[in-house]
Amino acid sequence: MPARRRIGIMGGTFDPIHHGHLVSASEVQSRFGLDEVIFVPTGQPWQKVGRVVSNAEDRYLMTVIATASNPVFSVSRIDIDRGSETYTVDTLREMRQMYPRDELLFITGADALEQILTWRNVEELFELAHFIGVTRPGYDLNDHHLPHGKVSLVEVTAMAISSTSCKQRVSRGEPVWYLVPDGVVRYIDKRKLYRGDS
Ligand SMILES: Nc1ncnc2c1ncn2[C@@H]1O[C@H](COP(=O)(O)OP(=O)(O)OP(=O)(O)O)[C@@H](O)[C@H]1O
Ligand SMILES: O=C(O)c1ccc[n+]([C@@H]2O[C@H](COP(=O)([O-])O)[C@@H](O)[C@H]2O)c1
Repeated sequence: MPARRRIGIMGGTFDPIHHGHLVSASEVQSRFGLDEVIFVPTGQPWQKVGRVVSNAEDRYLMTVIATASNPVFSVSRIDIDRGSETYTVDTLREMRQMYPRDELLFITGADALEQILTWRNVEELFELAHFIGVTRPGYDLNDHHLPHGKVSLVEVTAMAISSTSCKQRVSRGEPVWYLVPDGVVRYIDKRKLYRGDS
């Protein structure tokens, strides 16, 4: 029987994916000895309603480009292909079916962890996966509000980067080199993304 694997899941809107996401995933992968980290771009992120979110295929392709060179990173389309609002409980139920014997660890930044009690079916989330909260500049990382033993907190190298700031820079004609992977800079340019954003 194959050994039980440890799989990290990094969910995000990735509009665009940036080095804050990649460094967090890489450091958690190393710290927890993960066999694989699966990036899962959201379909329709319901908590970002009212904000312009780029086409799912562009976000998916940027995530593929950004992760392609790392042999333990992969990208899943499950949230995009579900074709409805994205809830992590659905993501984790599907992952549990795909990997029935493996350990699942869901990686979130401090800002997302702060909001987790507002997520759909929050109690079930902690039954489906262990959660890893990572530090993020500007946010306080703590688990006071969360069930004991279900969450681990990890300090990662501080990367004061957000997708919002990347989009704003592109819209102002400023560079995003070294904030996002080179291939993502090229993709944003090729597809003329974010140019009209205010
Ligand atoms: N710089 C960062 N450091 C650590 N974690 C991060 C960082 N940026 C994003 N994350 C985490 O990555 C996940 C996906 O984030 P998301 O795709 O929404 O990017 P974002 O930069 O937060 O976007 P936005 O600016 O639109 O809010 C979330 O769990 C978020 O907390
Ligand atoms: O399940 C929910 O209700 C829920 C609400 C907000 C965010 N999430 C998940 O949190 C991850 C980061 O979300 P975001 O919006 O910061 O990109 C992503 O995987 C989302 O699907 C999940």
